[in-house]
Amino acid sequence: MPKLAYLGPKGTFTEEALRILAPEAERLPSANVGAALDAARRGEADGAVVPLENSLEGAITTTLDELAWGEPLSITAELLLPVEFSLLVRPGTRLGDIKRIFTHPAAITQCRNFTARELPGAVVVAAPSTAAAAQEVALPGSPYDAAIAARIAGDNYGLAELAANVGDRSDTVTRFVRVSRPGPPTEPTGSDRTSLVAFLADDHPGALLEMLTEFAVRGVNLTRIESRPTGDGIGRYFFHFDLEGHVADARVGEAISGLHRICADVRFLGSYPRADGLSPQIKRGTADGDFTEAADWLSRIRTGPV
Ligand SMILES: O=C(O)C(=O)Cc1ccccc1
Repeated sequence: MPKLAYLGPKGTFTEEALRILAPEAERLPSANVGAALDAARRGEADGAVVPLENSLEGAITTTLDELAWGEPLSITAELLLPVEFSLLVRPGTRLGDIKRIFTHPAAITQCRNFTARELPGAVVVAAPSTAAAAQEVALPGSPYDAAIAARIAGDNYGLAELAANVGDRSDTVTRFVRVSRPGPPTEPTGSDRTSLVAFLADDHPGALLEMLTEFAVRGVNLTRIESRPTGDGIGRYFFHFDLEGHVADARVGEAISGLHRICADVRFLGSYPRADGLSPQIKRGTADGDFTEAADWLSRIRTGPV
């Protein structure tokens, strides 16, 4: 039975994602995303499940940075999970009593309309996770009056649900990934995604366009691009790419080796089945057979007629 670390404690959305991704796994709650990934890196767990992005506010930047800089880990699976936020309080608390709300930053941004409309005077403070916030609010004498978390977190920690569905949009989806220590990529399924991080060799006009060209000319469609600061000063960035296809596909392999030639460094984060089950559209001349045929043709003209 694999043991998987996750952003805990019990009752986070990440735990819900883990239960779906690996129902049989033993669950190891961690205090934050970095700790969950470190547990996987150190071998205390066989892998980890962490949130990566959501459809309303975009990336969970801690996860992006951890995957880019820490000891390498590979993404082996993804899950898209609709999340529903509840306003949770100690039994007896009324809306008018709420001065301080505690929740995860991703929930702060996704519940902004509700808090501004219903609790305009309240301060919203960032918690390590939604369930950590619920756990804290449940403590007698907690400085916080309410948590925004999953209803199940309220059940776990003995809080009452004062309002349900407090998210600004009801159709928000969060993308979670399962990671493990690097190994061979998962088998291609025909509906795969590849993730990688690229560091520029030097800053010059068109540097980003040159990277994108490697994908464009091979018919590789990107599904996400994110720039993150390198930390070396204003204007210094590296890039996260998610793309359609598997590293075993010729067009993906060629594109990322092209990137490797022009970048200071490329970190391959994995090829894994897409949660939405979509397959890439193969543009004319970019199927595996087209690459093989072109390579054969080239070797024939290099050898000359025999
Ligand atoms: O804090 C949690 O419960 C998480 O799993 C992170 C998160 C927070 C808000 C929306 C989706 C995931």
